[in-house]
Amino acid sequence: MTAVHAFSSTDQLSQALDQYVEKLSAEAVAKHDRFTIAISGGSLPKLLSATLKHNPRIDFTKWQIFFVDERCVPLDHEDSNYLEVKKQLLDALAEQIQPGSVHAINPSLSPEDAAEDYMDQLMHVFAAGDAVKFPVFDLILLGMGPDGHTASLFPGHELLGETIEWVSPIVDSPKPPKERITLTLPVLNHAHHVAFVTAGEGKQDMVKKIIEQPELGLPCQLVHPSSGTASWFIDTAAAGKLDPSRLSEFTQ
Ligand SMILES: O=C1O[C@H](COP(=O)(O)O)[C@@H](O)[C@H](O)[C@H]1O
Repeated sequence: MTAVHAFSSTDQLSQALDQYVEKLSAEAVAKHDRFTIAISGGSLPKLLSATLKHNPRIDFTKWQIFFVDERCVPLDHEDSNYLEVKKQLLDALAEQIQPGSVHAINPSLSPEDAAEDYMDQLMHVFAAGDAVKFPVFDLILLGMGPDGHTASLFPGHELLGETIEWVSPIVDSPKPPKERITLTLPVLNHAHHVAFVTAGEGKQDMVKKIIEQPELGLPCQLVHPSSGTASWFIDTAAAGKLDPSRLSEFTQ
């Protein structure tokens, strides 16, 4: 069951997201002494960080941070998802985030090699020498493009059929830049918790389609963690065309 939470402003959305992340982080740290999170780029880092970066109750020293997808550009390029997350969140937490716990791509590699290298980084944190089929993130934060894409998984693209790899290269992204890497659907669907975060009137048609017409098979609709939860954090502008009966109150 997917919970859809709508907030009357992006400030309120950010506050609720902060409470949600704080709770999941505390639960994960109590359970296995770390919190593994994968963060998307685009508009999400700003919505995520607004309140979170000021939250003194979160033990960021326990965080292992990955990127849901990344554009194959230098890490200081304006298109870099890493750069956006760094500017919005990591810089403010520089004294708490531990060295080696932010896992960026190697931008000097081809998309194929960068995907393989990123898989190695994931193996190092999640597999620790054991054979694990897929990494199980405590939380994956996803965006939603106006075409229904999430991560770098685009409508009708062959990557939607991936069943084995953890990380895939993409060299023909319909949204620039063309060369990227992305976590695959099986990884998204093995997470303990997945949350979509999106805001603004420009997203309302697609939010309605995704929530009300699951049969369309758009990338966001293919994310349903097999033994985890899926939630949406949206503002009332993005929820503008949604049947109100689809909304549920946010409680912690
Ligand atoms: O290209 C990307 O787009 C999606 C959606 O971005 P948004 O700006 O519409 O929120 C994003 O989630 C993804 O990480 C990014 O690479």
